[in-house]
Amino acid sequence: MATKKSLKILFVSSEVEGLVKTGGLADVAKSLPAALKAMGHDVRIAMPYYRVLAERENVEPQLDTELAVPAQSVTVPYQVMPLQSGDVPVYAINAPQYYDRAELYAESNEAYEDNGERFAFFSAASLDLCEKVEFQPDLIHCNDWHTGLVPFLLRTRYANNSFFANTKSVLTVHNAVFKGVYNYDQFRLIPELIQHRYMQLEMDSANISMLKAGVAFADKINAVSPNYASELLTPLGAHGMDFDFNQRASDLFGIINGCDYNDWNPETDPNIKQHYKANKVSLNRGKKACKRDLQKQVNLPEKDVPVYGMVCRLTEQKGIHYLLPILQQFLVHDVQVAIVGTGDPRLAAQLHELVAANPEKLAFVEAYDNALAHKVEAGSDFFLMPSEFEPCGLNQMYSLAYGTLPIVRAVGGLKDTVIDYDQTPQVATGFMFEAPTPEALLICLQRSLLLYCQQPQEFKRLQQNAMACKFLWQESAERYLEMYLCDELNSVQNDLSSESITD
Ligand SMILES: Nc1ncnc2c1ncn2[C@@H]1O[C@H](COP(=O)(O)OP(=O)(O)O[C@H]2O[C@H](CO)[C@@H](O)[C@H](O)[C@H]2O)[C@@H](O)[C@H]1O
Repeated sequence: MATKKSLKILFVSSEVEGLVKTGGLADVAKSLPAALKAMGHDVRIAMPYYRVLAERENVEPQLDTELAVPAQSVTVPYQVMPLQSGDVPVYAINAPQYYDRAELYAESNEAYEDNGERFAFFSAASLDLCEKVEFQPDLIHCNDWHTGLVPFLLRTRYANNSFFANTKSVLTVHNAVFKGVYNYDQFRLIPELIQHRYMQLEMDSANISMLKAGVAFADKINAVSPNYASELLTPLGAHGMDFDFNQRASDLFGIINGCDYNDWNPETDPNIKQHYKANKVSLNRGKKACKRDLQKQVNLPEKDVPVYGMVCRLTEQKGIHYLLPILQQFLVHDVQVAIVGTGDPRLAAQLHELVAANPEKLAFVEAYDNALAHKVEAGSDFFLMPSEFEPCGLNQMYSLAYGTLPIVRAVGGLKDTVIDYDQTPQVATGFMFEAPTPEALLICLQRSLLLYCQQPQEFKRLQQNAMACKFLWQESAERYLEMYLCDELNSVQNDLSSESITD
């Protein structure tokens, strides 16, 4: 990849906020390409053309073609549908047998059986389309296991292809707990995997991890926060992949996500009852109006009590299993808790039971509802993110922007973005606990409640500290650029120092 002013970047992601989203990956896939584009780079996104896109978008294909599998008679027809994510062009890959489904990955909490083949095809087609649409990327930026075979294919199928001779790959790890483990049967489109068994990619003799393929073959890898990058090198924090990450330690970076302040801004948010700023009068009035609105939306009594909000996928990652055992005990206090989430039906059932026992204090909305997520951020006093692990986390950043103090466990990106009140009161922005136990969470909740009830001025000061925090995508995009170019910068520096020696 030559150092030049404007890079050509293909950003490959299975979801993109504004088009289709199930979680934080989508937020990044919207904001990072936009930030890189604003810096003058030619960025394009490749993603699957899911049913929801086909139903909503009225576009004609820009390319009607097929993926040919080397040395096999297999071909898979597909189309490229031209979409946009803001200013960034999107190549949406239309292959109805893979993507014309009710959901993206799973129905009724059951993953589609052929997810390995679906995303192996997505990876292969993302590369196949480049030459056909005449986009020759300097860099292919892959995201999570769905795209893990892209770096592998670049180094195998396309190793001697002159079109990609100067193309490098980067893999961003948003969540290494999802390793994309599938049986060899699912890789009929990637015979390179079968012909030459790459032991380091295997989980066992029958199954390959697509994430391992990305980690082993990408030129550079990054985690979505510096702290998660260091956790990935440890047995405790690497979800069983510490060996793989340690093998690539010198190419592993940690880059914190940004927050999209166009979408998450209490001064302009169209989803909230009243806009507000960080000054005391505006904050008091705005928060109060937004709290009443939230209480109304989730059927809690409209009154002046501290409100604890939570918005997440219902999985153990998000620490619901620390919250459930102590929630009843916490609700003894004069507080309200509002939870919005979908996911594990067992966790949802337990939450519904607790609501039935505490209808005046606990609300649980089992839905994926973006407008309500904004109302929770604006109308709560505290935001719960007691995650077991958290690669970066976005909702704590959104909470900070809305003056809603995050209550987080000291892991991953949460540790990089929230400052605990007891540890550093002067600059604190929230509350943090260490031990992965319900008891430690309860103590942390009680600390937060004490501050709210007994030191309202101090509580306000923390809200203002929080609202002053900025996690700008522009700054994160600069870090990405440094990573994209670091080998060249090193080689330029080496050239310069050898010149000075010979001088
Ligand atoms: N029921 C619901 N209704 C409405 N909105 C909902 C919702 N449930 C979740 N969301 C939204 O989905 C996003 C979740 O983002 P996170 O970063 O917190 O988590 P996620 O685990 O999906 O992402 C992974 O990737 C991201 C991006 O790198 C990392 O920050 C993170 O740590 C990692 O686990 C937020 O925008 C949130 O508002």
